[in-house]
Amino acid sequence: MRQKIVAGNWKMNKTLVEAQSLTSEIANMAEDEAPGDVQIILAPPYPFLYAVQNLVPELGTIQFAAQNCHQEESGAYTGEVSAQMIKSLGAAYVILGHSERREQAAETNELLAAKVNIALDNNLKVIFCCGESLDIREADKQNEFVTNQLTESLFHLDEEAFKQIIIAYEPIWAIGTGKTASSDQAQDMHAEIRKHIAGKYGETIANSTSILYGGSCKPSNAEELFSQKDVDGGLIGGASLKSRDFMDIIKSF
Ligand SMILES: O=C(CO)COP(=O)(O)O
Repeated sequence: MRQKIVAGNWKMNKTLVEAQSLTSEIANMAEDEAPGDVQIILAPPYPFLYAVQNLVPELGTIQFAAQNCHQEESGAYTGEVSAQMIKSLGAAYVILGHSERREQAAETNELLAAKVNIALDNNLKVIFCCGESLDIREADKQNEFVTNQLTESLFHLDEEAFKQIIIAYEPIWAIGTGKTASSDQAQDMHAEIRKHIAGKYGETIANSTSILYGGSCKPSNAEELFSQKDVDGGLIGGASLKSRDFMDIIKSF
């Protein structure tokens, strides 16, 4: 019923040649091995987006995402990349609100609401990241923290616009640390997120929204995470940089 998705966020890794090799390997493996009902998304760094897409025989099973976009349409923003540019390269998705950008580039919920708007205006689907720090989890405030991130950045959208959103729950304490959320912790938060979406947009939209888990997801734990009722796939960092690991995660459904 819901789209299953496994997305690879390459972050700031790889050279052009390495990015091309990784893409070709994934495309070749996907042809033979990937389950037909899983949408694979690759999010290479901006400079490689165009080149690597040409290595995928037919965009479909594999689609591409940018890792960020600027909140303005165009203008004097040296070094920035617009949603329109990303769309013009052929990408279908953009990741917004990753915790690394929230922390390192001081992205607020309000700024992210503007980025979501410009992305949707340019017909990009949004993979919207949310997730709490260890402090917040230890204070048992994770549910209100995460649902507030969604309310402040997404809940101004009308129903049609919201249907273009994919949620990625990435607890900050699990990203790149080797500490995965337990499947129960992931399921509990995903159910909470779905309930929060249902409260705003109704059960039908909530039940058709894909909610991905991210944070030290790897071949050894993907199957258990993906078997949870409200976990519809993963947003993978480190393990998406190796074609075999990434494909094994895709095959974990
Ligand atoms: O941040 C992530 C994906 O966006 C997760 O990263 P890791 O899989 O390396 O923990």
